Amino acid sequence: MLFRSCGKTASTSFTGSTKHELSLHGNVKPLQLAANGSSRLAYRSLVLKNQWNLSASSSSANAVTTFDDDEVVPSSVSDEKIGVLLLNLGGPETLDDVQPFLFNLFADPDIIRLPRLFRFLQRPLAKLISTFRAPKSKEGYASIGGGSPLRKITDEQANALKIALEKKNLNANIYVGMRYWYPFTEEAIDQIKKDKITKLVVLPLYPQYSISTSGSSIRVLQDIVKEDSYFSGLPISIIESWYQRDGYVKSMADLIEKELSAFSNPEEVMIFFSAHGVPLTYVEDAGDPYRDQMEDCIALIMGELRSRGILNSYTLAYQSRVGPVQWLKPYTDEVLVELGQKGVKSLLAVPVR
Ligand SMILES: C=CC1=C(C)c2cc3[nH]c(cc4nc(cc5[nH]c(cc1n2)c(C)c5CCC(=O)O)C(CCC(=O)O)=C4C)c(C)c3C=C
Ligand SMILES: [Fe+2]
Repeated sequence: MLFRSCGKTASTSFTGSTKHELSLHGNVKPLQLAANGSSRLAYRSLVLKNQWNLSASSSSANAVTTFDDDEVVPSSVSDEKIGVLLLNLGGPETLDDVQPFLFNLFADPDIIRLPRLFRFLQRPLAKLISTFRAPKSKEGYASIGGGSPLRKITDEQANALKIALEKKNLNANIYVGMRYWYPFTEEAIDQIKKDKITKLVVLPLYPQYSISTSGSSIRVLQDIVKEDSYFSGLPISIIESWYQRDGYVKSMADLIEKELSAFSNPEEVMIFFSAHGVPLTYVEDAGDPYRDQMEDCIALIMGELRSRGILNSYTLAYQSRVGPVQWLKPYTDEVLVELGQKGVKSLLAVPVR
């Protein structure tokens, strides 16, 4: 089986192709917290209703902040100090970091979702699972050079975003906040406060929303905002998901088109979308929109490819399952075997998360 991988993230093109997303003008409403702090979905809709004078001020899970071109006010002529907080997962930088990184991950109640009554077990369980998982995890990180590249990539994205905004005459401080490793979200939050930022845009670097990724990072912010008078008075705008943005869809299609052309028989190649999974209960019991957004995302990318006359067959499968519970199906390892059995000879692997 011929195998190529389409490995670039599309975030850089996303920032470059988005028009005036950070125009800061009009009626600014500070973010307020949902009365029912325990409901993550209630919080999400409330956040969207409180964004600044948004053209997309609905409570749709897909809403993003957009402004009309003529609303752009160069930040240099206002007193505003704009901050953009990029949220990401974080990853161990060395093999010694792996177990403590895994501990942080499994201690997150949005990752290991215990019933409230059993929450006191969260940290002992995290210790146990992280110790048990660490050797397998270390093997993986050793095979990619001994650590995660995520911090470097995220810093590069932050620099690219800074430059793209400057080209639009928007001067913003960019912050990186990781959920499970350095630089932690809490460090970024401290810096934002020190810098006396007056408006904050929060951009999780996950194209699709999941309770376990963007949801978890936003919950950390929610907890801080609740307790801190500076943050509770700060206008905050959250971009929940951006897989549906034209810039993202087109840049993914560009990458796929380019990689397909490197095969000797491009039209015979199966496009294999590979996504990180979540346990099935997230979607079926907790209402995680992740699977729907992922399917929507693939449909948009394939629609763009079809409009360019690229008619290849494609499939979506989920990887990275951990533990004994059922995760989103189909599983990547099983689908690969099936495709081989069906006689598929060439595959273009496209990571979509
Ligand atoms: C056990 C639960 C996990 C859930 C739920 C989960 C969701 C989820 N994760 C990502 C993206 C990434 N995960 C990464 C590593 C990673 N994830 C888990 C577990 C869950 N993820 C573990 C145990 C690990 C560590 C590696 C391993 O042992 O397999 C990473 C890599 C980070 C890095 O080091 O660079 C990413 C990225 C998404 C998108 C997601 C839900 C949609
Ligand atoms: Fe993960």
